[in-house]
Amino acid sequence: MSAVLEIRGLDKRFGGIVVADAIDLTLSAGRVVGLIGPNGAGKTSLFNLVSGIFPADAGTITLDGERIDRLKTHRRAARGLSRTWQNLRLFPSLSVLDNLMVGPRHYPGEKLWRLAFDRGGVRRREAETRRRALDVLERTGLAAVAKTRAADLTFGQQKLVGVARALMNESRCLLLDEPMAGVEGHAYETMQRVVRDVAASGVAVCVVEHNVAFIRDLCDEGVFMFAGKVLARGPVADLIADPRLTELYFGT
Ligand SMILES: Nc1ncnc2c1ncn2[C@@H]1O[C@H](COP(=O)(O)OP(=O)(O)OP(=O)(O)O)[C@@H](O)[C@H]1O
Repeated sequence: MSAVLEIRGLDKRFGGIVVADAIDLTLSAGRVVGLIGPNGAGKTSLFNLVSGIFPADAGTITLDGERIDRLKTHRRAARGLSRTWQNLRLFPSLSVLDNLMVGPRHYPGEKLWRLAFDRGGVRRREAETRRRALDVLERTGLAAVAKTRAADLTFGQQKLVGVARALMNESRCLLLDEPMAGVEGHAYETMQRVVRDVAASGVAVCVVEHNVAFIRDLCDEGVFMFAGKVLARGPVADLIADPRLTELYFGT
């Protein structure tokens, strides 16, 4: 089981609020780690630190053995780090397929000189991106709605599109921020299957989620955060059964 993402001694504070306090965390290939903890514990902030939305005050982050903590967000993505967002950030009036085709890390972009002098190359890369998008839609059970506007999907399907878009990156590490928030019905099973399949392909996955049953059913391991600290790590069932952690979870 090889380490993909390694976080060491990560600190971050906003004025008096400590969002990360000496955090050490390793995510390994093929494993799904569930990050749980009460509101304000620092879970999303940890994803923001790892993906480079804001810089840490101290500590290191390595991806496949290389430091990424000083890189800009898009460079971290280019190294193989993907994430989803609590608020979906889809393009509502674009089709599902087009939502996937916008912005994967290998997408060539249409620089003016390319459009003028390398039209064959541009068309080829676009066709590759399209093939990949169709493959990802197949894997995520969204192929039937490829041409539907994102705005016309159920909320659960929109959440899946968010995950599908993150998969366009051929990531080494995938961070999922509350994939089940607001989702009901059979999207539960689909989301479980999709995340498991991603991990089985060798990706290191970390999921922040308040739906503890979802985390228990899905994850190989749980990590409990409180006030910017990792307080406990182990089987999710053990964390849920720990009265000290339950008190912290519900008592705040
Ligand atoms: N950019 C920021 N500036 C100031 N304070 C921030 C910033 N980002 C997060 N915080 C604060 O850091 C704390 C941790 O927030 P964070 O969103 O990481 O918690 P969380 O565990 O993800 O909570 P939830 O489960 O509610 O999403 C909160 O008190 C939040 O207000």
